[in-house]
Amino acid sequence: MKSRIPLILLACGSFNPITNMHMRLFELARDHLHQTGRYQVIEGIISPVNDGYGKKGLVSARHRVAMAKLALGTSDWIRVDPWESEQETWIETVKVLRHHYNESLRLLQSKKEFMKNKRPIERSAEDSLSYQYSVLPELKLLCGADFLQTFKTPNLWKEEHITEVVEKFGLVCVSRAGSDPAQHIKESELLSKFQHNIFLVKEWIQNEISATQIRYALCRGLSVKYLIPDSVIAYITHHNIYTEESERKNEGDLLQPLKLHSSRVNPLND
Ligand SMILES: O=P(O)(O)OP(=O)(O)OP(=O)(O)OC[C@H]1O[C@@H](n2cnc3c(O)ncnc32)[C@H](O)[C@@H]1O
Ligand SMILES: NC(=O)c1ccc[n+]([C@@H]2O[C@H](COP(=O)(O)O)[C@@H](O)[C@H]2O)c1
Ligand SMILES: [Mg+2]
Repeated sequence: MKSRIPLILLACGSFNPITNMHMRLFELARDHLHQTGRYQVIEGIISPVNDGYGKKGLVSARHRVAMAKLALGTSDWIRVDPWESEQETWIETVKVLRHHYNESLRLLQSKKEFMKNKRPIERSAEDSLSYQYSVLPELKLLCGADFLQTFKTPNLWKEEHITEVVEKFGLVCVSRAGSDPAQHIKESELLSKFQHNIFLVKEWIQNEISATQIRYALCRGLSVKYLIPDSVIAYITHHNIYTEESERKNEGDLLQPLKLHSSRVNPLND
């Protein structure tokens, strides 16, 4: 275990609402990465997208973050991080990765400072116990196969951002009905070039849980029990979050992909 590379998994998306499958993505990815024998997954982060993303039916990030927090109450390694949702506007995914990478750098630095101030005997005991916390972890973007497919949507992603994602960080992509990530990689020169940094994870117990279908069921008063956690169902009922009205939010925003890149003043550098 000592020489394994510590790794943080970051998933970006709407999480509108968080589903059991979102959390399963992390469990599947962690098993897969551990099976490579090279990595030790130390943390999972869910980053709900900013309200400015403007997707149809996207309810307020305040609710999406609260639901994710409730759902993750049963996990001892995955957490929700509101940073992305708290920015002034929608920001590109690579900037979210950069932020979390810098955060892990900062954390490592402060741990090193802390260790420096300890007595040598304490230091050596803690060092051997927590090797994985004393080197800089890698950060990889965790997604479903449909997410990978969006790379080829015109005007949605900048090529240099895709390059940075697969070259500097890396991708862990879980299979999803209707998408063929291996084929998609084969067809893309860029993705093929960095194939060594793209991990394809197969979900053998196939299911088609989708947040959109969950919202539709909720709007029709149908049960979603066992698809999302009970705590999240209780929150949705209490706040009456998913209604026909919430589904109409951002309706008609057909140019959303183009809008993301054309009309925004982005506070962060490219
Ligand atoms: O219908 P929408 O609102 O798009 O919701 P969704 O279920 O696709 O959920 P998100 O867009 O919030 O997804 C966040 C990430 O989780 C992945 N994901 C969600 N459900 C999945 C499933 O059933 N199998 C594999 N990946 C999934 C998806 O590809 C994204 O990378
Ligand atoms: N250029 C980009 O960085 C870019 C473009 C489109 C979507 N995304 C991200 O992908 C995720 C997509 O989420 P949905 O599947 O819920 O639409 C969101 O986190 C969004 O911010 C990033
Ligand atoms: Mg989706």
